[in-house]
Amino acid sequence: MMSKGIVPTSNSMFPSLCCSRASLRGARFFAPNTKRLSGCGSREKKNKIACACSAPPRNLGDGLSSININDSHAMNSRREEREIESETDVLIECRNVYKSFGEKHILKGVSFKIRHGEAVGIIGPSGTGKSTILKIMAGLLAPDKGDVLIRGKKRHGLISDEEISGLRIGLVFQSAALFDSLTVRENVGFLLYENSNMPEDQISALVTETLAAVGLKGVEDRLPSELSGGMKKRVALARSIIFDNSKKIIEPEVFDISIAVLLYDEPTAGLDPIASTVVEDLIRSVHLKGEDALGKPGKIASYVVVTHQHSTIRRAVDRLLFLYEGKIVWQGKTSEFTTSTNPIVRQFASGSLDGPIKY
Ligand SMILES: Nc1ncnc2c1ncn2[C@@H]1O[C@H](COP(=O)(O)OP(=O)(O)OP(=O)(O)O)[C@@H](O)[C@H]1O
Repeated sequence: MMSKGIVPTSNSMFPSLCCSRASLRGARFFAPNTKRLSGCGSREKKNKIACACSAPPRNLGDGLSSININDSHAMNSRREEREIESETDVLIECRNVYKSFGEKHILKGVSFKIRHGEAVGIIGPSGTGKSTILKIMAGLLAPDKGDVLIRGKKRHGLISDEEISGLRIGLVFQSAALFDSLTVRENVGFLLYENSNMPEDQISALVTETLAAVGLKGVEDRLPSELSGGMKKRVALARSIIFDNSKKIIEPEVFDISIAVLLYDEPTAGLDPIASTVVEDLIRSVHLKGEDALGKPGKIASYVVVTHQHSTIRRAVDRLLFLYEGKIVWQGKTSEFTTSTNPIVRQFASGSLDGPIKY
C-alpha cells in the first residue's frame, strides 16, 4: 500500500501507523494487529502521491507557419496551433470525471484544468466531493469514468513511477498526518531518508532549510505532540515541499523551476484567524510567484486548495471552481466570487439559508 515516494496523507487512511525512531532508513510500518503494510519503507515502485516524473511537453513543432495552403485551412491550422499551444501549460486535467461510492453518485462529469502558475480553489457545500476530486487528482483514487491527464498524458489507474513523469504531486491533508513517533526532522525528511541516496547529514541540513522556509526554527528534535496545530500544518507543508536536490527533474527549456503541484485539503480548518493567515501566506510563499521565509522564490508551480474559509479563498487563491451536485457549476476569478449573480454562488458566498442549496 505505502511505498516509494508516498507521502502520508490523512490519519484516517493510515490508522495507528507506528514507526521505529531508531532507524528511519529501512523503517517498517505496521497497521493494527501488527499486520505489515506491503511495500512500506521499501524501494518498490508502486503508487505514490509525491512523485518525481517526466512526461515530456508536447512538441509544438514550427512547421505550420510555412504551410502554403488556402486561407480557411491555414486559419484552422493556426487555430489548432493556438489550441495546442494553450494546452502546453496544463499540468493536471480532469476530463468528465465520474465517481460513486456504492449508491452515492458523487462526481458526475467533472472537468477542469490546472495550469502552470495557477493558484486554484475548489469550493462547494459539504459532501459534494471536493476531497474526492483532490484524491483523484493525487492518484489516491481512480475515477469510475473519465480521465485524469498529467501534463497531457492519460493516467491509467493510480499513479505509478512508470506512468507519470516530470511532475511531483504533493498532497497536504487537513490533519497534518505526521507520524507521532517520529521527530519533526524524521517526518519532514521521511521521503529522502527512505528513497534517496542523499547522505543523512545532507538530508538533515535540507530539513532545517525547509523548516526555515516555512518559518520554523529549532523544532527539528521535537515530537508532533509537542507542537501546536498550526505548527503541525507547517511541518506538513515543509514535508510536502522538500525536494531531493541531487535529482534533476528540471526541464529548464520548459519551466525554470522543478514542476510540482501541491493539493491542500482544508489547510486552515480548525485554525484561529491569525494562524489561518500565517498558513495562507505560507501557501502563497512556496508558490513560484511567492517568496519563502528565506527570501527565495517558491518551488511550487501550481496549487489547488479545497477550503470553506472565506479568508483562505480571498488570500490564498486566484481562481475558483465551484463544485455542486457532482459538477463544476461555476468558475471564475476570486474577485468575482462575491459579485457573481449565479444564485448558487450568491447563496454560498452570503451563507444564506434561502437559495438553491438545501441542507
Ligand atoms: N471512501 C469512501 N467510501 C464511501 N463514501 C465516501 C468515501 N469517500 C467519500 N465518501 C462520501 O462521498 C461524499 C463526498 O465526500 P468528500 O469528502 O469528497 O466531500 P467534501 O466536499 O470534501 O466534503 P466536506 O466539505 O464536508 O469536507 C460524502 O458523502 C462522503 O461520505
